[in-house]
Parts: sequence; structure tokens; C-alpha cells
Amino acid sequence: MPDATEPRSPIGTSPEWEALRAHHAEVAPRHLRDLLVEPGRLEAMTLDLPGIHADLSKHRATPDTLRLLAEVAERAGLRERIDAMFRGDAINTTEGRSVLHVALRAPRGEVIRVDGRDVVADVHEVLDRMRDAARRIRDGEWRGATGQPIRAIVNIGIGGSDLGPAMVVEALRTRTDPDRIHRFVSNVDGADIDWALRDLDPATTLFIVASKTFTTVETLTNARTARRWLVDALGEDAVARHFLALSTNEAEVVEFGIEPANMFGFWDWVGGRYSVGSAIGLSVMLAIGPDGFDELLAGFRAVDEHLRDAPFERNLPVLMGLLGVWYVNLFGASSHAVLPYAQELSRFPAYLQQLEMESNGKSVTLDGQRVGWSTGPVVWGEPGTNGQHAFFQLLHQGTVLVPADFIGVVEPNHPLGHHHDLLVANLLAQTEALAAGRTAAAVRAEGVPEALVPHKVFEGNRPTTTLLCDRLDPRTLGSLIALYEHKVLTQSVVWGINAFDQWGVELGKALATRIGPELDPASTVDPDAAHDPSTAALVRRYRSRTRPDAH
Ligand SMILES: O=P(O)(O)OC[C@H]1O[C@](O)(CO)[C@@H](O)[C@@H]1O
Repeated sequence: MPDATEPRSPIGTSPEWEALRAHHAEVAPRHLRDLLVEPGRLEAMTLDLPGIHADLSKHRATPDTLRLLAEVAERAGLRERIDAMFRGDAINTTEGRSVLHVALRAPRGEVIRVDGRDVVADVHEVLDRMRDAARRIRDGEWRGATGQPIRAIVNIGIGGSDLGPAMVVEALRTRTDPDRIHRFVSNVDGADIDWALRDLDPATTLFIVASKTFTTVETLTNARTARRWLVDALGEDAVARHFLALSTNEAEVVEFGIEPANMFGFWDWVGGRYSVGSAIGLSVMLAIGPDGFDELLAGFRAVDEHLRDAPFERNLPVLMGLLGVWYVNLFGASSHAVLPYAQELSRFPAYLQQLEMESNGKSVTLDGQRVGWSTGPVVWGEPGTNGQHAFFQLLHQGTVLVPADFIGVVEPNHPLGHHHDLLVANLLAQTEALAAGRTAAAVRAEGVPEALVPHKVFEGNRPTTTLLCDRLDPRTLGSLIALYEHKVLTQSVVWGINAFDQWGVELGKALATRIGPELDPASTVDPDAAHDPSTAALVRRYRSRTRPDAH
């Protein structure tokens, strides 16, 4: 059996890549105007998953491209890597860990073993405890220190311990109880927690401290501030009724002052950015209820099964990943836009920024060699139609190629149908305009003065994916997230990199720890001896402040 962790990017070295490159030379000069009308294209380049219709036909690609890309994926060992992930092999080689977010949504009774232990049974034990706590808090059975029910839930976490739950709660806000407040505090900037707590009543506020490691400085700083705010109002004993912890690190949770009974655990085989289906999703469960959370997990599971079972040529997350490779490595694209035409998905691009960029922003292969090809692009986006009045100018007429995902829904979560028709009309218009453009002849035919013609021409040929969801419900959202998770896996395998570590965040953290004490006006450290001239001058400038220090 091939070693699933063996680095073997096919880029540049395999016959499959050579075939793809030759094919690219034929396809790249062709215009989407012509490609789009080819017979059979729509059937070959659209896919239906439960609740999600995916249209890949507005790509600068043909059905042959998808076949050749699938062959590249086979050559890269994607099949073996998927199997290894589901088996619980330690495919996160630099940290020696399994990568088992798929186990978080495995059905009760399925068995996946890590070091001989059935992790699916562990997952369901925690889910049951989460359900019980969520029911008690939502029903008002759980009382705060003064005997009042909980009215505000503040999740304190950062990165994967914030972005996933914050994005999902926002996306499903129409399913939340309008009488309960859900807030997310992440930034160490005091403005974040100061503002979040300003109008809250300690007696009815529950804090959820979410941190995989429970050592993240931002989260612990915010959690200590929250603790002080609570204790100042209600006394030390209140902590047990107002603080929950979500973590893999029981010792640190206890050290902070939260009892194990108020902790919901997960495991080192859940990456932070892949953790919203774990205990990290507790604030989601509190917002949409245990049944809604089950639906979310079911949506994840549907795509997990699709990843495992569908042939690569008809496998949506694999094709999304491979089309990304196609643009990055053969068209030279360096960014990718995600444009949700659903206001509720306003945090989805930010969520994907961590998922994709922390996973695939790497320049070293699994065996430690410098890559000889580009890897993860910059991911960005804003909800439509806002983006249209901001950066779409560049998408249509700029000099860079930005492949984009347009995400829309058929049935809105509000009664304003005329708004929704207008929104969807814009989505369709934009993808059509990006593909077809507008020729000089068409511009002239409208009587535009000759001097303005070049300004009004749209080259078109700008590729997009359309994901049209039946509606935005927990199940569909779970599926959407899983699509991108597995897209990331696919790309990492082709690029030969590890999508599951994040060493690149360490250096800045270490330097901040060093610089922190130097900012004290009484510090005796000479900035010039410790830093480059720019940093030293900035340290001196900040050190000379007159603001009294308050903690
Ligand atoms: O959940 P923790 O351990 O507080 O970590 C928060 C985030 O910090 C990182 O480790 C680095 O930014 C992320 O990967 C993670 O999601």
C-alpha cells in the first residue's frame, strides 16, 4: 500500500501534469463566450448535492480539464490520503497527529480508532453533555448566581475558537431566540471586550471560554477581564454558574478556575480551524438548539460521504480544489474571492480566510523541501451586492485574474421576496458579465464615442463557480463548510504540503511576548540593542506615553 503521508506532488514532474499543461495551452486562449455554448457542457460541469446545486461551467475549463485534473489528483495520492484521514492515520506529520474532523460528525455507532481508542464514542459522549447543558441553559433551568436565567452568552476565543461559531451563529441568526444575546469576543484589543460587556448584566451573562490549548494569550486575557467583571459584581462563587470552558487542556482550565464539570472537551486530532463541529460549537448549539446542531452535523456528514465515495471527476470538493490549482499553478492567479449573496453569510469569507490560508499558506513540502510552485492564494470577499459597489470594478476590468465563488440561495430566510429576486438577479448578472464581458463592437453599436470605447469594454473570460443552495439552513451550512474543508485537503495533497499545522503563526507570538515588558515606561531594556532601528524607534515612542497604566 502506498504511504499516504509520502510527499509526491505531481506538479512539474508527472506525465499527468504534463498532459494538463499541454491541455492548458489549448484551453487558455479560448473565451468563455465560446466554451459556454458547447454541447453537453452543462451536464458535465454541474453537480447536485443535497440542497446545493454547483455550476462549474463558467470556468475556463472543459469536461476534459476536469478529467485531467482528476488524474493529477490520483497521481498525487489523494485517494490514499482521504482513506488515511478517515482511518485516523497521523497525516499531520509535523505534529504527529491524526486529522479527524470527519469523526466529529460520524454517526453514533461508527468506529474510528486512534491509538486503539474509539473516538466516535468519545465524540458522542461530549455531544450528549453539550445537548444537556444547552437544553438547561435555553430552557432557563440553568440559573446564574442570583437565581436568574441566562440572557446573554459571550464566547471568548480567537481563530478557530471564534471564527467558526461566530460565522455559523450569524448565518443562522433567524433560528435564534431574539430574547437571547449572542456575542463573540476575540481581539485582545480592549475595545472588543469593553464594548461587548458594556450593556450586559453580569447576573444573566454566561461566558464560554473557547480555546483548544487554553494557553492563547488573547483568549486568556479576555477571559480574565470577563472574570474580574463578573466577580466584581457577584463575587468569586459566581464563576461556577457563569463560566464554561471548551478545550483539550483540562489542567489549564482548572488552573483558570473552571471546574471540569463545566468543561466540554475535544482532542488534539481536531484542528482549530476544523473545530466548529466539536465542543467549540457549543455557542452554536446554544443559539440554534441541539436539533439544529444535529442538522448542521448531518450536512457536514453528507459531504464527508460524498468526498469518500464520489469519483474525483464528479466530486465537488475535489473539483473545487483542483480548479483552484488550475488557476494558481497554470494561470498564475494569486487570489480567490468568495462572494456570498446572502447577508447571513457575511462572516463566511473571514472564516474561509483562516480555513484556507492557515492551512495552505505554506512554502515547504511535507518532507521539508522548498516548493517549486505556488500554493494557497489570498482568499477574500464580502457579501453581494455590497462588493459590487466596492471592488467588482477590479474583478471586471482589472489586470489580475481573480477566480470567484458566488454563493446564493433560492428560498430566503425573510419574507421580502422582491429584495431577494433583485439580489439573485445581481448574482446571475455578475457571473454572466464576468464570463461574457462586452466587446468593443457591442460598445460601439450603442453609439458610445470612440474615445470611451476602450473604457467601456469588458474582456470577460473571468471564471466563477456558482453554488446555488435551496435555502440557508443548518444542514446546508454544514455541507458548505465541509466542501471548503475538503477543498483545502485536496489542494494540499496536490501541492505536497501539510494543511494541518500552522507554524507560521509562532514567530510573531514569540516576539510579542518579548516586546510586551519592553513597553513598560520603567523598562531598562535598550530597544536599540534588542531590535532593528525601525522597531526600536517605535518601542521608544510608545514607551514615552503619558497614559497612566491601568490593568
Ligand atoms: O483554540 P486556541 O488554542 O486558543 O487557538 C486559537 C487559534 O490560534 C491558532 O493556533 C493560531 O492562530 C489557530 O490555529 C487557532 O485556531
